[in-house]
Amino acid sequence: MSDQHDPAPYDALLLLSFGGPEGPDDVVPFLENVTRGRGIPRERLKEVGQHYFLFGGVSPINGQNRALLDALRADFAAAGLALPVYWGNRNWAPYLTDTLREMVRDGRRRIAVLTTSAYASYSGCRQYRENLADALAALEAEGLPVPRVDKLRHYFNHPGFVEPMTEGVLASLAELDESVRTGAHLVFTTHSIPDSAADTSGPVADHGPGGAYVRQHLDVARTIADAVREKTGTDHPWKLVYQSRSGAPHVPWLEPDVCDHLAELRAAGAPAAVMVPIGFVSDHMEVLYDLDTEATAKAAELELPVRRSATVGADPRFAAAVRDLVLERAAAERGTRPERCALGALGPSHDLCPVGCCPARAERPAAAGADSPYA
Ligand SMILES: CC1=C(CCC(=O)O)c2cc3nc(cc4[nH]c(cc5[nH]c(cc1n2)c(C)c5CCC(=O)O)c(CCC(=O)O)c4C)C(CCC(=O)O)=C3C
Ligand SMILES: [Fe+2]
Repeated sequence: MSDQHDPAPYDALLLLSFGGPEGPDDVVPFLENVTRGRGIPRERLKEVGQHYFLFGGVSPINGQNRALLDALRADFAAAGLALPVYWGNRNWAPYLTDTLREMVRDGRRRIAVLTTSAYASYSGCRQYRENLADALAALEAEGLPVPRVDKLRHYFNHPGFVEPMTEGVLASLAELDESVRTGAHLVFTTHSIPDSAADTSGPVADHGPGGAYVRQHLDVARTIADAVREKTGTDHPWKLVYQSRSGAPHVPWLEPDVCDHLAELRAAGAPAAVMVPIGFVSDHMEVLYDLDTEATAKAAELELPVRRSATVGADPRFAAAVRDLVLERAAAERGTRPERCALGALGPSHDLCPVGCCPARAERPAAAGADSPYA
């Protein structure tokens, strides 16, 4: 971890997340917010609405972000880091614009931003930068000062993100019956995205089949599989698969789907599997429904023993990693060369998204990158 302790020039940290409904009446307006202009088929929306109604219309994501805020504040206080932490969302209250307005009224002018998405992609990176640009434009239109916002680098390979997941895999393996444990496959999962979005994810130099999105996930999967082998002495076969596909059927998205992969494993005689949701930061609806409900039911039907390993959520090691990322970036902004923690083969990700990184289908202003219209 970085030995820097000075948060200057930052005067606040903003946790920027997706948002989710907090009751049955919120579900439809939430889905309208998420899908505005994104061409999701109506049938898919009805189906996803049902996932939320199955859980009383409440997404777990807001509670998980509140827990992460508590963990961050506790970690900062224990480390003597006096940096206030705020929270704003893309799709539900507290909305990003409202939070940024409050921050500006509190006098915050130089803000570090942590998104609850660890990897490069349009949905996980540039779209949040577009949300920041929209919010800054709204403040400007209200005659308020426009703060500077810096998005912290992708943390997919930070030890504070990877190591708790490795521990989770070991715990899930230990829960499997001894007779099937050593032969268990590791099924790393992440959100499927359109092939076209994957191929153009990350800096232009990383574009190509699967882009930075697939490469980053493969690097994390390999890192965890290697660490598990080191701990257990067993070489568990592994594969990166996808879940939560939503677009029109004729548009290609990343495959295979996790449920199809479980069926293939069964057919090939695999004795058991651990599903490892490396693409997600907490146990939100994609994890609770798509893995714990749907894929787990599929595995039961196949008579394939499965476990689902933990996401980092509010793990204190993740909170400490966020502190490390803030202090690292603060040092870099002050012109020094900080130590940058990263596991795996890819090295630490860039601070500033370059021009052409994770392009949108229709170009829109995006803050906190080399092509930002703001300082
Ligand atoms: C890469 C990625 C992440 C991971 C990175 C990150 O975390 O940001 C993520 C996270 C999440 N996605 C979420 C929910 C939804 N995503 C949808 C739709 C889509 N996601 C996409 C991608 C991603 N999504 C894409 C390419 C679409 C198609 C529409 C479009 O091109 O924009 C839809 C519409 C219905 C549907 O089609 O499923 C919903 C309801 C929630 C909240 C869960 C909760 O409430 O607990 C979370 C954390
Ligand atoms: Fe999504």
